[in-house]
Amino acid sequence: MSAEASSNVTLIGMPGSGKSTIGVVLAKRINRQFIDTDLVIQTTHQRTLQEIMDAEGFAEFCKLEEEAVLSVDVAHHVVATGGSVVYGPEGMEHLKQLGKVVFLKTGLKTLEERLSNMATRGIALRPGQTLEDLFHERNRLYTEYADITISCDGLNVEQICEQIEAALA
Ligand SMILES: Nc1ncnc2c1ncn2[C@@H]1O[C@H](COP(=O)(O)OP(=O)(O)OP(=O)(O)O)[C@@H](O)[C@H]1O
Ligand SMILES: O=C(O)C1=C[C@@H](O)[C@@H](O)[C@H](O)C1
Ligand SMILES: [Mg+2]
Repeated sequence: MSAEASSNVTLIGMPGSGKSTIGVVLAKRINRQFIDTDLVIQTTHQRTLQEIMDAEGFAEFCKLEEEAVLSVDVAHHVVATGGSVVYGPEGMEHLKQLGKVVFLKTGLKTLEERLSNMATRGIALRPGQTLEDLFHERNRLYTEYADITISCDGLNVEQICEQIEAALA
């Protein structure tokens, strides 16, 4: 990995774990640009994530997400991803080539409190899958891909940024 490429920091984690919120604050704190792959998907397809999910379904959404991730070619960025990004192995390999991958590990209770809008948030749930099922399935994948894991429960945005910065130093 070149020094240039390794300057990126990619945030992964469950929906509602704070990737977008923390990403933009972290970028400002460590003087990087910020990119959110959810917004790359939306602007590329000129539809909201929920519209894509409703019209195309889970498998196609994951394919479009992986394509969007593979199109990201940046240096000196903080990259916030969608929670489902870990279903795309090639996309994840690409992100790992681009820099450090940080898992924002958040407990189920915290996520349940934050995700009041499950039905409209465009979460990639298979039919019949609950948030708890998703939590267990995804946590294995996030852990597998993470270079750094931050336990976020009970911490505010600034404290999480401090922990990420310390782990990157
Ligand atoms: N450390 C925190 N403490 C309290 N609230 C937080 C924290 N981090 C994020 N939040 C809140 O949780 C909600 C979800 O955050 P955010 O949208 O950044 O999650 P996300 O990981 O980007 O989710 P998605 O995968 O759906 O894009 C927001 O309302 C945000 O303000
Ligand atoms: O965790 C998920 O399943 C998702 C989270 C969002 O950020 C989007 O990437 C998309 O709506 C799927
Ligand atoms: Mg987000």
